[in-house]
Amino acid sequence: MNQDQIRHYLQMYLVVGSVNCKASDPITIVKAALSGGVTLVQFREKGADALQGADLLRLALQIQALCRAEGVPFIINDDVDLALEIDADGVHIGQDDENAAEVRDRIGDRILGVSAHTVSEARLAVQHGADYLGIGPIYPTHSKDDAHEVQGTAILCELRENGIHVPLVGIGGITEERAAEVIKAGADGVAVISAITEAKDVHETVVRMKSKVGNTLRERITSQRLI
Ligand SMILES: Cc1ncc(COP(=O)(O)OP(=O)(O)O)c(N)n1
Ligand SMILES: Cc1nc(C(=O)O)sc1CCOP(=O)(O)O
Ligand SMILES: [Mg+2]
Repeated sequence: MNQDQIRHYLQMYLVVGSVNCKASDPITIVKAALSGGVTLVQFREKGADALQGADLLRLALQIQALCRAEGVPFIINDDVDLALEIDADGVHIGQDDENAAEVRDRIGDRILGVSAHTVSEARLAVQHGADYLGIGPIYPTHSKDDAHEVQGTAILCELRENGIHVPLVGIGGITEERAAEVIKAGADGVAVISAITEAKDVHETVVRMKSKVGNTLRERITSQRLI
C-alpha cells in the first residue's frame, strides 16, 4: 500500500475493544463509527476484563466483517498470530511488543503500524518497515494504564523537523476540540478511543471530528503551497 493510501486511512482512526465500550456494546459502537466515516479500525482487546479465547476471536471476526462491508481496513493490536489467523489487513505494535522487523517479515505487505515516542524510535521503526507511526500520548489519557508521559503536539513538530516524513497518527486524549491542533502540528490523522466509544452520539461525533481533520488537512496543504 502506498503512503498516500496510508495517510488517507489514518485520518479518522478508531481504536476499540470491548473494555472501552461501556455505554453500549462494541458492535453497536463500531457500526455507528463506521456509518460516521471512520477510515481505519484497530481491534485492541486489552485490560483486566479483556475477552479471551473463543470470545475474543468471535468479536474480532464480527468487527472485521463490519469493516469489510464498508471497505475500511481492520488492524489487530499486538497479536500478530491473531492477525494472520483471521487475515486482518494489518497490525499495530509498540516498543515493548514483538520486534518490528520480524513482524514485517511475518505479515508481508499487510499494514504495519509502530508506536514511537522519540526521533530515534521513529527512525528505527521506519528502517524496520513501518507503514505509519502512532505518536502519543499527545494529551492525558484514561484509556491506557501504562502510557508514557504526555508529549503534547510538540512531538509531532519535532518528528517532522527531524526528517520523519512517513505517515503519522496522533493518539492519546484526542477529542473533537483538539483534533485540529494535532493535524496542524503535522499528523496525518487522529487515533481515538474514548472520545468516540464514550460519545453520547457516536455517529455524529465521528462526522464532526472527521470534518475537522479533513478541513485542517486541506488548510495545511493550501498554506504549504503558498510558501
Ligand atoms: C495508533 C496507535 N498508536 C499507538 C498505540 C499504542 O501501542 P502500544 O505502545 O503498543 O500500546 P498498547 O496499545 O499495545 O497498549 C496504538 N495501540 N495504536
Ligand atoms: C492506545 C493508546 N496508545 C497511546 C500511546 O500514547 O501510545 S495512548 C492510547 C489510548 C488512547 O485512548 P484515548 O483516545 O481514550 O485517550
Ligand atoms: Mg502494543
